[in-house]
Amino acid sequence: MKKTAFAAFVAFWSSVVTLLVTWTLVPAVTLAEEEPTFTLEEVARHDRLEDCWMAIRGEVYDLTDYLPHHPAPPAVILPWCGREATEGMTTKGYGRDHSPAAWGQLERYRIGVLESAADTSTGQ
Ligand code: HEM
Repeated sequence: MKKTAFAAFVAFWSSVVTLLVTWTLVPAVTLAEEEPTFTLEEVARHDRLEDCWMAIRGEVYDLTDYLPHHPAPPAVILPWCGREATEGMTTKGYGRDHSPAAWGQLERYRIGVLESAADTSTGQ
């Protein structure tokens, strides 16, 4: 009787652990597979202050909500909306990189990856 109870106990908790692991891992894998990918042509459609996307180091960002909070005037940013803007981010337009804090803020606005990022990683 004790043996049966112990086997039932082990079986029950094994099922619980299996279910928890499945619920935790499956959505993570699914999300990773479904990461949105954008082409530069798609990014280029968002080239206004009211709708501003940028591609920076192979990632795509929707910075529309951030721009009103940016310390420099909109005229500085606008030319980079809808474009590959790594140079803008690393030079601020006058040769000085943004602070690590500024780079950190970017993450909040990330919406996906640039389709051509896969090509650049192969060095082609
Ligand atoms: C890509 C085009 C961009 C250009 C040309 C640009 C340019 C500038 C300029 C001229 C300044 C003020 C002068 C200075 O602090 O040296 C500045 C400051 C700043 N920018 Fe930008 N910016 C751009 C994008 C961004 C983005 C996407 C973010 C964050 C999401 C950002 C965050 C900041 C912050 C936090 C500062 C204060 C100084 C610092 O932390 O480096 N900027 N930027």
